[in-house]
Amino acid sequence: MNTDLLEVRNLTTSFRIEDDYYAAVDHVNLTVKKNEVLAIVGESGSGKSAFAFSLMGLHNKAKIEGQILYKGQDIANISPNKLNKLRGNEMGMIFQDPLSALNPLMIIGEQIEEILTLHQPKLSSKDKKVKVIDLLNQVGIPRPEHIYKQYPHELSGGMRQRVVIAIAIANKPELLIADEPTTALDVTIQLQILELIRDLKNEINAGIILITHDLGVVAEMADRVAVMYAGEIVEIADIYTLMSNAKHPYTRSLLNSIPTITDTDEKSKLHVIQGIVPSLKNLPRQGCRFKARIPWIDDSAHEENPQMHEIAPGHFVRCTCYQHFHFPDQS
Ligand SMILES: Nc1ncnc2c1ncn2[C@@H]1O[C@H](COP(=O)(O)OP(=O)(O)OP(=O)(O)O)[C@@H](O)[C@H]1O
Repeated sequence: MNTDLLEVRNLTTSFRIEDDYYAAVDHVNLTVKKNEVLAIVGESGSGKSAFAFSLMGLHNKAKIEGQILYKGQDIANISPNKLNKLRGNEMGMIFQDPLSALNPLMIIGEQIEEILTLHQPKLSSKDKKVKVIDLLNQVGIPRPEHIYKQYPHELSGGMRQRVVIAIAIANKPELLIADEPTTALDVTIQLQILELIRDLKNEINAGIILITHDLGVVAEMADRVAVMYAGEIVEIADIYTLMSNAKHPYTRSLLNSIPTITDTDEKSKLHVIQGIVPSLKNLPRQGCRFKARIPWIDDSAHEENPQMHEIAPGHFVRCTCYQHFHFPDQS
């Protein structure tokens, strides 16, 4: 049985800057299975949100190339009407910025009811309200009857984020894309929300794409991890392999930049990744994109045209530089 829920083939998302298009997502290939959490990690500016928005067809002006096969159907090339039906129904998304996802002119209760109506048009008003209150309870909103009648601007950032999560899970989507779902929330609520996402996976075999900076959340939630740098996937592996045997210099740098209780000596400070992700216009499009950030590694270690290498079943690494990588203090 084919359990692939989503198969992304050569997805390239380019933005127009001045007179040209620049790819923020560059030939990305990924699959998400049913009953799987695929985490996408990478620093700010690596292209994670641009990727998520592309999957949901939410870019207005970007140029999208490649295929996005959802249950075998290419949703990169279907009518906006059909895509609209899938969104909020079979596909849900939790956005980083809750205000942009909510309608400022509608009370919270109506916004959630609207999404329920998409999936269950025959639900009575009374049942709808009961379901909305139940959803608000599930995402940890106190006094849900009161919040039901409020407008987004009357809520705190954390509350708004919980409403966005309630909307995203209202119809029990088979594919959920969660872009930094818990960043704005305190730890207790964060755990509650992650638990809800896990329930969705376990109860209805949903496939989840979890985008996050937080490697703690990744370790807790992910089945597989894709590491993104400068628009490209540089490593993919199951969570155990990634945490115990990461290969790409970028992945190793990310993991090494997490402070641990035992990191008290001077040496550990050297593991912080140097530099930042280059801006789209300044991104090197030739050769290994991470090369400039590991200048102590000899040029000859890099491939001219870096490819993804399957170094063990399901473990892919881009560029041969991983074979020669060491941290500067461990030559
Ligand atoms: N609409 C746009 N027009 C032009 N450039 C854009 C647009 N949206 C994103 N970019 C650029 O694309 C690159 C990837 O951005 P993106 O927001 O996807 O990164 P990210 O990994 O999600 O970062 P963050 O975690 O901060 O959200 C960045 O260089 C960003 O400036």
